[in-house]
Amino acid sequence: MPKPFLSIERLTQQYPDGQGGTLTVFENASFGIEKGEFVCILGHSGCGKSTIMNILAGLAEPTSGVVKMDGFEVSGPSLDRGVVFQNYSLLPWLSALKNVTFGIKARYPDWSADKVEAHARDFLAKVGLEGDVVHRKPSQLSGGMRQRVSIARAFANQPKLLLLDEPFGALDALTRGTIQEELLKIWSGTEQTVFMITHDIDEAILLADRILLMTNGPFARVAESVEITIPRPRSRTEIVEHPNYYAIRNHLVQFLGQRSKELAGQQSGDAEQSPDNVRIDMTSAEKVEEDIAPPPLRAVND
Ligand SMILES: Nc1ncnc2c1ncn2[C@@H]1O[C@H](COP(=O)(O)OP(=O)(O)OP(=O)(O)O)[C@@H](O)[C@H]1O
Repeated sequence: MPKPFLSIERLTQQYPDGQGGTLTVFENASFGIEKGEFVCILGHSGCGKSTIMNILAGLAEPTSGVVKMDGFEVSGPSLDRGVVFQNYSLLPWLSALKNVTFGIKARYPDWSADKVEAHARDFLAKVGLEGDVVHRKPSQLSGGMRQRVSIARAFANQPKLLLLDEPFGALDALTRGTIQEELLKIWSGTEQTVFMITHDIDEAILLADRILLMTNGPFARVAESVEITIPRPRSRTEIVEHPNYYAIRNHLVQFLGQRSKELAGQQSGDAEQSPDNVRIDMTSAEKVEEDIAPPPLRAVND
């Protein structure tokens, strides 16, 4: 089998546990991401999601194991890998527009100033930021607007891999819903590969091609890779009508509520820890679908 675009191979992360011992966050974790895929990772607090993200970004080194992108080992940060954090990380002294052009200039030093600006405005417009508002500084923007700028900036740079670390965590539910759909729109117009951490099951189902499920730590593992068998384009209001929606959602809730604990703490020894592929599709089994009564609608979070 050919290697995937992004290949995480036998990644192990250990830290001192503060009591003279060692904390093994995860051990021999292995998984792949294909080019153009949108992959979300779900797991309880402390299982190691941010640690994986920091390793993928090149901001941290694993204790052992490698990450390869396009066949080359990832080491150190690079413009090939863009990161969006929860706390915006915009440059406060620059306008929204300049925050975006700043990155594009670094990425494409040969581009003319006009081309850079047109590219930046195009991506800002994709997240609903047009007109005078692009000249405002981050402190003059709402939280939602700031996060829109961060997303526009990340996509405008067209990195080979885009890493999103709970980008909507600080936003209210309404703003979050709008920006999720904007993110889908901006992503579907590109061939961008995205790896995203979220704590929100419904957000993950809306956005992802696949959801990776992590067990609790220590010795956490990426236990499952759940395919989201809901066709695109997707919208928040329409996906809940799809026959696969609640079946997938129930599977995820069940994993996070129960199996993530049952499977926790199992040492791998020398074995490679690859996720099981899970595909849930009720559309080819109408009868089974009738047996699954949708649970009552609830708030967005698990
Ligand atoms: N620099 C460090 N030194 C020691 N322990 C660390 C360090 N960084 C992370 N850890 C530990 O590693 C584990 C995984 O942390 P990580 O931040 O990756 O989890 P997470 O899944 O992203 O959690 P959350 O969802 O709460 O952000 C935790 O137990 C944490 O305390």
